[in-house]
Amino acid sequence: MTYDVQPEGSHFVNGKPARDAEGAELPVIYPATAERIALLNEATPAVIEAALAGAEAAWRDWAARPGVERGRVLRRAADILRERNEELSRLETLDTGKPIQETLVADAASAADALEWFGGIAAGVAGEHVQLGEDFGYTRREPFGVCVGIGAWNYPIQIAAWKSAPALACGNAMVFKPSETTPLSALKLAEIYIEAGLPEGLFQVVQGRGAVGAALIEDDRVAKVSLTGSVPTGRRVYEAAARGLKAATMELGGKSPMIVMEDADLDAAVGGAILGNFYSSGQICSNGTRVFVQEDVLEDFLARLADRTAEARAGDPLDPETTLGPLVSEAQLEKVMGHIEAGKAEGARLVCGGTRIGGEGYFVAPTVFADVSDEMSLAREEIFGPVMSVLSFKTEEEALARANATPYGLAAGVFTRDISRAHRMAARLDAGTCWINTYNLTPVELPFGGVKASGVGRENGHAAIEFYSRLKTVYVGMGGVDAPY
Ligand SMILES: NC(=O)C1=CN([C@@H]2O[C@H](COP(=O)(O)OP(=O)(O)OC[C@H]3O[C@@H](n4cnc5c(N)ncnc54)[C@H](O)[C@@H]3O)[C@@H](O)[C@H]2O)C=CC1
Repeated sequence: MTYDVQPEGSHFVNGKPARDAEGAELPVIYPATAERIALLNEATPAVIEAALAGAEAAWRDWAARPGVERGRVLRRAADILRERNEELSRLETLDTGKPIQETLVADAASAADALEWFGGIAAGVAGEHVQLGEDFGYTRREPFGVCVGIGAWNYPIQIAAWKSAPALACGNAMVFKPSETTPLSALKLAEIYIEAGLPEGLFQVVQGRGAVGAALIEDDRVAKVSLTGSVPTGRRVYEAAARGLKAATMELGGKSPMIVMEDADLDAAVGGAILGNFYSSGQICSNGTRVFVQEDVLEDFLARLADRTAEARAGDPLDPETTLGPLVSEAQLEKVMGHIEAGKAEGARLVCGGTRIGGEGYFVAPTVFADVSDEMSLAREEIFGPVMSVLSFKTEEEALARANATPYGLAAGVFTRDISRAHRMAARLDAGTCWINTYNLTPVELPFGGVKASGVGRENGHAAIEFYSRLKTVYVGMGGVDAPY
């Protein structure tokens, strides 16, 4: 079968596709069938140089334009993303394996939201005025200049947009390196920006594995780096940024807790657990993979969960009825199956799933383990697959202590009908985001990011502006200068 997704060039530099056949090969595999659907090349030093030089040359003029003008370009690009949502969703499905039912609502559509929202606030990016007697001071929010964005494979176009939209709104240029596993949709976003009127050089896409990302960060022209990826990569990238004293935003992994109190609406809690573990085949950083259920409702919760999970429909991700796609790659499949085998060997109770399904594709059945203890690898390691661990607890205090006993702190959830308890618990959970009676909703209006090992900085919301701009203080003297001699 031909999928017709081979791009004209592997990269997108200075307003057009760029080819570079010298770079190492980057095959693109459709995870549902294991077929190769495109072949790209990694960026060579010449491509990296062209991308950085083009970005450096472009940002000052862009930054000098009124915010309202920058915002207009972003909002036009948002409209084009929406007009082309079907085509972009199909591409994202082929690149990631995620069901089209998901990509139609959560990928290019979320990217469009980010462009629209940051387009809307671009004109409002401003400093403050401070009166100092006769004198006064003011602050200016200025762009960094050249920013680097590095993406993960789970939400390729969404990540590219969540990083580039605030960067561009603030007057920066961005050089973006998608994950080597999912390189295609960022190229489309680059095309769309140009179509919307973005001057060339302001959103550059270069492909490659980790070494290409590392080369970008090391360059003196780069003032800021934003990564979405795993914690080990985050440490490396943050270290490299620190060596150059560059600003950094790190969106990393998690092992987030979801706490179900006995007074919760159990069907809503089961729905939250399904969304927070099996959507995107579990490949979401904020997933609530440690589901703590209060003892008295545990078996009821598990029974309802098993019934609902049996309704998952694995299959052709391009079929609108499919609700469960494959994992992104063979390597991820092997990693997830290794975690499942470890869970079985450690004595957790397998409630459902636990096996591969389908033919050549990288499908894993939605898997629920019960009787998981805090020490098991299932409860400690980020699996990034459709594997839910259910743990039981007796008291609110115990649940909070165990939920927080992790090096991570990306997200957390509480299901309860007691309004005071909900807010009390949300206040005590060590997490960047807490959901009450829902899970994994990440609208662009709200800041998103982690604490502890899950990250540094925030994406989305007004908060993101602080992470894509720097403050300049201007002091204005209104009288003479009083010097000692
Ligand atoms: N928190 C999140 O949003 C995500 C977390 N992950 C976690 O990461 C694991 C591995 O997935 P990957 O996509 O391979 O994540 P990764 O962390 O290995 O890679 C993320 C990005 O960083 C780049 N990179 C790797 N080393 C680099 C370096 N030294 N300097 C600059 N850039 C570098 C990669 O090329 C990729 O674009 C998953 O199993 C999962 O646990 C994966 C995707 C998303």
